Amino acid sequence: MKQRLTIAVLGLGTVGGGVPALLEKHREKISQVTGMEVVLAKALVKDKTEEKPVQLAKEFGFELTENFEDIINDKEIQIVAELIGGIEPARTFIKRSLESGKHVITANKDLIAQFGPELVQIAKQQKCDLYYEASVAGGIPILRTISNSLVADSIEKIYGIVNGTTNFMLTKMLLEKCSYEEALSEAQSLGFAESDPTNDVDGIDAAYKMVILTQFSFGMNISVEDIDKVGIRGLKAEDIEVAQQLGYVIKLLGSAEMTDGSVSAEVGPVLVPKYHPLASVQNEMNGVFVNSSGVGESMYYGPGAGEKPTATSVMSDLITIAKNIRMETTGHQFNLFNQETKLTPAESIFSKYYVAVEVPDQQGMLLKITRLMTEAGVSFDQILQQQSDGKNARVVIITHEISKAQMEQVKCSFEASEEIKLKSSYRVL
Ligand SMILES: NC(=O)C1=CN([C@@H]2O[C@H](COP(=O)(O)OP(=O)(O)OC[C@H]3O[C@@H](n4cnc5c(N)ncnc54)[C@H](OP(=O)(O)O)[C@@H]3O)[C@@H](O)[C@H]2O)C=CC1
Ligand SMILES: N[C@@H](CC=O)C(=O)O
Ligand code: NA
Repeated sequence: MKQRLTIAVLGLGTVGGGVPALLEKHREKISQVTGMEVVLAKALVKDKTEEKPVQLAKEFGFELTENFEDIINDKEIQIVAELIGGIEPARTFIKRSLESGKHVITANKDLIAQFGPELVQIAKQQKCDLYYEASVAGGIPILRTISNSLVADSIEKIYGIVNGTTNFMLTKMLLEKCSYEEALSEAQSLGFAESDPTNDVDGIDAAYKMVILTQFSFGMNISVEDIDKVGIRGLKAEDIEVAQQLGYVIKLLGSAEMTDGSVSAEVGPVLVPKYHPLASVQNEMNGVFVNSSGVGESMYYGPGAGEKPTATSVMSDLITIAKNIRMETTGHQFNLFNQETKLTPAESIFSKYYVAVEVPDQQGMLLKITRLMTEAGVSFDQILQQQSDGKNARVVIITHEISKAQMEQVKCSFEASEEIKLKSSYRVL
């Protein structure tokens, strides 16, 4: 008879609700691979009379509880999968699970990005496993790839589409001409968005993921405050259109880059050339692009959100822990790469930029724009006077590669100018 491995799930929402069916469907394969019979014994829910939990519990034969103590006090439960989301009570539940010697799986990027080191420390002390593959890029096994396959490589830059909701929205808005509200509401009903979608649309969810990717790629612990983040709320239809005319697609990208031993990370709308593989990543799909000295360029593509893909990632953590339990090798951190954290100054972060300004439709305005940009040492790659309503003209510029500090100087001088109004500025890939 095979050893029994008993688990519990906290939360039966989009992700948690997908776990019981996967466990059932792949029972035989999981048993062969892990040498164990994995059994879901209990699920913590807010209301155990609700239709979804009742139906799942009946179909897959597990117990429902509204009391976390029922899980923590159950000595048979060896693994707890936290799929509630947010900081509290998820943080307390994970801490208490680890402190009582239970291994933990979570999909919670908010928590790992902000309290990861604290939780990892407790897991280490307790010789417990703590895995969180689903926290970054949903169904793409990106964390496992970096922490296993790319160890003997040196990542220089990691960037891409790491939020499914906003990519879904941008796709719907561009291709189906949906409104922002319609696109968001559809992403919510499909289970892609966070329970409060502010984090999705304001780039905060992507920033959490970049904190985690920075830990895995560069061994550095940056905080979410170190990341400049801009979401898609302020994105204007005219920017999307003019970007198209210039040969670009606007995508919400997260990026982290190593420059001379220090790291910089950003989240924001970026003009991606139409020929770049990231430009064709549509809907809730994610794409993570890695530049590294060994492999060179590689891209990891797949669904970034949704029940089945994300629950499959949770299951991959479960299989890893089951194998570790059998081999008695639990207690090793998911990411063991660690080096001193240094942040790159704005003077050393380089990019091309898209800048859109509005000026009175008068002679000499282009000259004024040019003068202010030249003062900051900025030269143009492309310039386009896009439209005029008789009174005002819209001028769009793509700069040559400049530093973030130079871009800040240009923004300040435009702000100080009475005639030039800065409308948008985005990085160009
Ligand atoms: N959805 C996705 O595609 C992805 C999600 N994630 C992450 O996975 C986690 C779960 O997300 P998701 O499934 O979408 O979220 P949902 O909101 O769909 O699910 C969370 C569930 O937890 C329940 N819950 C809340 N508080 C408690 C509590 N105190 N005790 C028991 N249950 C509770 C909620 O109940 P109620 O609804 O009644 O509040 C809900 O059923 C989050 O960390 C999210 O960031 C990661 C990758 C992709
Ligand atoms: N809300 C998130 C879910 C996955 O992390 C997203 O849309 O990417
Ligand atoms: Na993942």
